Amino acid sequence: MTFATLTRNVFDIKDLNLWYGEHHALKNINFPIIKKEVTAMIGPSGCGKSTFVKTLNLMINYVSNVKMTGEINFNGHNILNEKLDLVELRKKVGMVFQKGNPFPQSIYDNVAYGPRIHGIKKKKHLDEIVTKSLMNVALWDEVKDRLHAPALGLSGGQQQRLCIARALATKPEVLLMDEPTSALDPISTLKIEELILELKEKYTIVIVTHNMQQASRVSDKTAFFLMGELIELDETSKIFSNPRDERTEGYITGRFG
Ligand SMILES: Nc1ncnc2c1ncn2[C@@H]1O[C@H](COP(=O)(O)OP(=O)(O)OP(=O)(O)O)[C@@H](O)[C@H]1O
Repeated sequence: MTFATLTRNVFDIKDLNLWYGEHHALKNINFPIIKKEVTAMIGPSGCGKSTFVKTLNLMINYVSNVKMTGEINFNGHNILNEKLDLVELRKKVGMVFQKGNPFPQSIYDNVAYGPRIHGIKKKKHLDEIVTKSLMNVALWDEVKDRLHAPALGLSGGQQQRLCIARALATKPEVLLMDEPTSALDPISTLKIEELILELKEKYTIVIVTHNMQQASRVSDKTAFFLMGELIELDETSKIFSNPRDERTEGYITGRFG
């Protein structure tokens, strides 16, 4: 039996420090992320939430002048030390951003993009993946008659669901979501939240959110960050009802932030 099957932690982050040049943006972060749970990250602007999420699939490598120390163990492998195929890592750890950012291509081609990169060429196989991925995000009925129309013609909420379908098409284990609903209206937001609750049956999800009601609605665990430090990580119900740290309490009760 491998390490990965023995542990419930998909990620195990140990003593992670990150600097942008001289700026110490993440300070000694120790953070387990548990399989098939939703983990929400909250904290005031600039506290390091997005930075942390971008370390998990090494998107952070695109930023110049970044230095990291510590360990980011993904399924038992320290991705900071081991030579890795980054395309493979990002296949397993998909990411969805604040604003749906479909490619200027058809709905179909957006979803088929990842599988094609990974060598799937047969139309029948691609058709199956596209259909399934769009069904998974409850978009199929809305777009099945216009799969070859431009993705940019969809509404904001539909574009965000399309981007989630695009991330799911490569069969990831983990889905990172950086403020996925901040540009959406309440109804589209609700649809994405319902989707998150369905997706956690199959995927491990990490979501950055400024909306504390959202964190309490969708997540199992909540992590509170402040000025680059992980102040508290616990069951979401505990964080919002009886946090250990007074800084967490100050933030969730709106005393600062
Ligand atoms: N590319 C960069 N170069 C230099 N500093 C950066 C860079 N990206 C982020 N920072 C700094 O690192 C700190 C953490 O930023 P980060 O974007 O991770 O915060 P955040 O909690 O996600 O904020 P927000 O909620 O506003 O999105 C901030 O002080 C920010 O200014």
